[in-house]
Amino acid sequence: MDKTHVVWHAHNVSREEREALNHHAGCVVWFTGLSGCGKSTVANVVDRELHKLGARSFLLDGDNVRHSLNPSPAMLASYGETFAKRFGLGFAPEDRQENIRRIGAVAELFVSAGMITLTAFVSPYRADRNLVRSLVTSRGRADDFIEVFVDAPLEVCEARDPKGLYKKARAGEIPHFTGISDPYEAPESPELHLQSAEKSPEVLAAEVLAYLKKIGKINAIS
Ligand SMILES: Nc1ncnc2c1ncn2[C@@H]1O[C@H](COP(=O)(O)OS(=O)(=O)O)[C@@H](OP(=O)(O)O)[C@H]1O
Ligand SMILES: Nc1ncnc2c1ncn2[C@@H]1O[C@H](COP(=O)(O)OP(=O)(O)O)[C@@H](O)[C@H]1O
Repeated sequence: MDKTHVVWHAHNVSREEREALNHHAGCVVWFTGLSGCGKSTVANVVDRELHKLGARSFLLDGDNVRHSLNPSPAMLASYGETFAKRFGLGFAPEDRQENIRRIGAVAELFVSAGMITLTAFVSPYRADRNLVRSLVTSRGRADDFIEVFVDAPLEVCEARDPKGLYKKARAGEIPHFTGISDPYEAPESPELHLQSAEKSPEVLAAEVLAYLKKIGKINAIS
């Protein structure tokens, strides 16, 4: 039993009413994969295409969310060490778990607002992604969580290395780096499996849009 006496409050405007206004359904399109696999690039193309179609979409992106909702302990230093340690997030497994849990809660709110919510996080642990899936689908509908595995071999991501992070990780300057000193647990049955080393971001984005159309999320606008 929740001893905090916090009670869920029903909304006056329903999700269905918001979706009717939008002329499309809400959902979460959850991009996952190694750093540098192309999550942000593909998600941004999808976002742009959805915007062109007149959809209400929004992209929650790893780097940006870690500057705002989920800052590192160092970013919270001005609040004092105890606070920063308690609420700041790094990349240890329990930090990533909390990062993904909070993002999942935000994504679930966006879906209930009838929005197509795109997320681009490494989200390396299956259990964390599955927890978001069950939160989103239990509060919403069975097809509300679309897991998109952006698949590029580690060698390809490392060769791309746009932020120079792999180089630093190889030099031992970044602990817990996914693919180098931390694991990546590939999705076992994602809704979509994108081959990012073989196809362009535009082609991959078209695969996402085709899927959204196939399951009836954007029929009325595409
Ligand atoms: N240790 C470690 N491992 C992986 N990635 C790291 C790490 N440290 C910093 N970065 C940078 O932070 C981005 C990943 O943040 P996420 O919030 O997506 O990570 S996670 O979902 O909590 O695993 C990730 O962004 P992308 O490159 O866009 O994936 C990196 O730029
Ligand atoms: N399908 C693709 N083919 C070739 N290069 C790509 C592709 N997708 C992304 N890139 C390039 O790979 C790098 C990493 O992409 P990014 O979207 O930042 O990855 P992530 O968000 O997964 O870290 C960028 O330089 C980007 O231009």
